[in-house]
Amino acid sequence: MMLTVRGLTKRFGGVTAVADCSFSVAERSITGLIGPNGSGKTTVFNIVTGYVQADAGSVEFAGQLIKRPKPGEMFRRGLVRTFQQARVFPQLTVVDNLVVAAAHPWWALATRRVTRADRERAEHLMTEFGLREVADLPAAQLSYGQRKLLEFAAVLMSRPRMVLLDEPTAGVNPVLRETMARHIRAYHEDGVTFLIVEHDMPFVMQLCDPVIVIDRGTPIAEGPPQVVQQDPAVLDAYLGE
Ligand SMILES: Nc1ncnc2c1ncn2[C@@H]1O[C@H](COP(=O)(O)OP(=O)(O)OP(=O)(O)O)[C@@H](O)[C@H]1O
Repeated sequence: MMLTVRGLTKRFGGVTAVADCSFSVAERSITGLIGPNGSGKTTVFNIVTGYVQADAGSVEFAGQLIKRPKPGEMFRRGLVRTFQQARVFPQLTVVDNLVVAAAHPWWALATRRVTRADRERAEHLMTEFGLREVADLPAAQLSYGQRKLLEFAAVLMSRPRMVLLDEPTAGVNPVLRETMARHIRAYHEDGVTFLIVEHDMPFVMQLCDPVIVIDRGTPIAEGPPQVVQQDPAVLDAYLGE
């Protein structure tokens, strides 16, 4: 297994966002994590990547038990993520956004020379993601969809083992949605493991296997997309939304 979480629990005041949540993500899979609004998907991502501290539970990544994940540490271990609202540096150019993403934290760049390998990797990713024409534009000038592509390319700069994508297709047009799917498949072929939170069901169904469904912070179903789709507990969870 590439990632295993056991008994994760997180409360925000009176709200239990994640409740005794356990699941595993197989190495080299494209696993989907779905569930109704507010079911705790993003909070699970935040815990695994160290942006939020769990009240209970454990995270195991690539065979190592990690007591308290921290973003920098998880990055160094090869786990990266994107955000619902793409996080890029608006004042930096596209190429510089990529180059800084090779290091974590990004300010390490201040003390670290940009290597030729980083430049070459950035060039390669810009070609692949259709960003060459905008290489020298500040990211602020990109379209919403281009920013999502840039963020995805940026997390690939460090050659991660596992990528967590938080709603990669939210708000993007159908053409770009297919582009996203193509890039995910290509990197999956290359050996990268994906865990994807996504509300677009056709996208999940064509790309992810298995699919894990969580409701009120707890997994209620897991399996191939066609099976999960017909699971009565899953249908109930979505109807009750
Ligand atoms: N920082 C926070 N402070 C307070 N409550 C929070 C916080 N983060 C999340 N929550 C609450 O925890 C619950 C789970 O939220 P979370 O964003 O993890 O769900 P989600 O499944 O990702 O939702 P969506 O699909 O709508 O993005 C929600 O009730 C949310 O309001």
